[in-house]
Amino acid sequence: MLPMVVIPIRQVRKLRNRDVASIVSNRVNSNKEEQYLVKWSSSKPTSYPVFSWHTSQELVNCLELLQDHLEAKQTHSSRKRKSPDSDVEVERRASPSTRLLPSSRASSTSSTERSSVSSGRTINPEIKVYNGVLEESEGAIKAKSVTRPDIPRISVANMPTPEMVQTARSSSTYTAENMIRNEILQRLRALPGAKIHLSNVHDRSAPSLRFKFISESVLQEGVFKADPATQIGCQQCRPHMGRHIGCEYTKKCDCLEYASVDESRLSDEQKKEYRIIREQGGSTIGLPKKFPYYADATNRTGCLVPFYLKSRNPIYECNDSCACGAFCRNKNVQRGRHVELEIFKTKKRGWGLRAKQDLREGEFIDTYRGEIITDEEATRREESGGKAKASYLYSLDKFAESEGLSQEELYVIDGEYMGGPIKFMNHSCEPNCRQYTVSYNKHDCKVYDIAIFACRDIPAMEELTFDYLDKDEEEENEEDAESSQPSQESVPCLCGAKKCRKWLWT
Ligand SMILES: C[S@@+](CC[C@H](N)C(=O)[O-])C[C@H]1O[C@@H](n2cnc3c(N)ncnc32)[C@H](O)[C@@H]1O
Repeated sequence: MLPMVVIPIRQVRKLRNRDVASIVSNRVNSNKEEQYLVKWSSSKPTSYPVFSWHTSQELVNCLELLQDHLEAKQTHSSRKRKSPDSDVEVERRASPSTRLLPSSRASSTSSTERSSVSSGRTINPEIKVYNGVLEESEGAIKAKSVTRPDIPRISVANMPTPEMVQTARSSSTYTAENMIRNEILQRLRALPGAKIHLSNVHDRSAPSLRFKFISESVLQEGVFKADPATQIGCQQCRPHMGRHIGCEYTKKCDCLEYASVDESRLSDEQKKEYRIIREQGGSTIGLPKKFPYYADATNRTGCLVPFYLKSRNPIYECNDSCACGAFCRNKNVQRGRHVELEIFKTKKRGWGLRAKQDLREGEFIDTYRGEIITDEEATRREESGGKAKASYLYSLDKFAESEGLSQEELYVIDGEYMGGPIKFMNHSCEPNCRQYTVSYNKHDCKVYDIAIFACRDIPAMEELTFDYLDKDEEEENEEDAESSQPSQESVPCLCGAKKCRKWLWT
């Protein structure tokens, strides 16, 4: 028997994310390795932050900070480069790294650094810039600020030096970009439902790692769903009600109580009854309803029927407490996404979304997910984020008027930091998709889903868009001409539609 040979493997030392304040520069060393200049978090406010160079592999736990650095570098160089598009630049969320610009705190400058800056020489990329002691423990690198005379002290105020900025500009960041992209791909693979692809033919950037992909919206502080006991579901329906089409037997279905009445199927007697209900209130159970989805075996099975496609009426789906069974055709959006999507970089509007397959008119694509927050919290976030923030906030106000809910009582979905692929859908003034209210509990008028459906047949790879404002004709007409004048904060609309309204918001 051969003796067992143990080959020692030197583990790549990794920096712990919590120890790193920011990444301030990059270079390629003589071994052709990408290196990044790390500013360490100081444990005491009075101590100097330690700066040291590290390979991209050592920064595998700090990919968000790496991405901040690459974005800041990109923003900086695109600001310098005048392009014909620059007057219509899409606004960018300030990356946290912009807050980590060199501090004005004075400190003594290391002699090596000082001489290289003042002489105007290009900095030697091999120079070991660190002003503290690096230690290794449990596979992680740690840094300590020390004031020993043999440790070079570098100026905090001058980091990164102009030479470093210059070197960084011409140095490859390929490995770091690949690591970031792979991390995003891994996160996309972990999502339930059909595959989500990523494509970027314009540059090497990836969507923000600070964005968390979620498969269910997250209820934040002060947000409550209606008591689950109110989600009774339909009790009179059965999985097989003669025609084997479940709750399409719409007269009996309790879930469809508040769904649109199908006036074309009302007898004269029912028309009278319905008129009274509309004037005085009352239950419409027993009256036929508009079933939302094609339920027959056509090639449109599961797609929204024209009545809903042309209206903004809410859709009421059956739920887990219903007696209609698991295969009821009135359970569609809740079953989740089945469409293969691709997040792709557009030329001028950041990331966008498209389907890898042809979509049929009325086909469900996905829901708009995010953090569900109170109106007060949404106002606070909007005020700190400006008008651009508005693109991620979706007010759950569908039932505000009918239920007499005040603005303060409403909830809002914030899709900026958490959500699904719909977060990447851009606006168009002539969209190919539309957003719909989908409720699984007719008694909950504050928490429901916003589902995106194709509003016409869409060929594979055409960008998917919806109208962020989705005003009906009446609201369009009511709009005060004054209020639609663009302000300094207005975002120009780049949808390119013939009937473009020119601004996302005014
Ligand atoms: C919900 S996000 C859509 C995804 C976004 N493109 C991204 O890269 O994350 C909304 C933001 O996208 C950009 N956007 C969407 N539609 C646009 C349009 N028609 N014209 C210009 N910018 C648009 C704006 O920056 C807007 O604030």
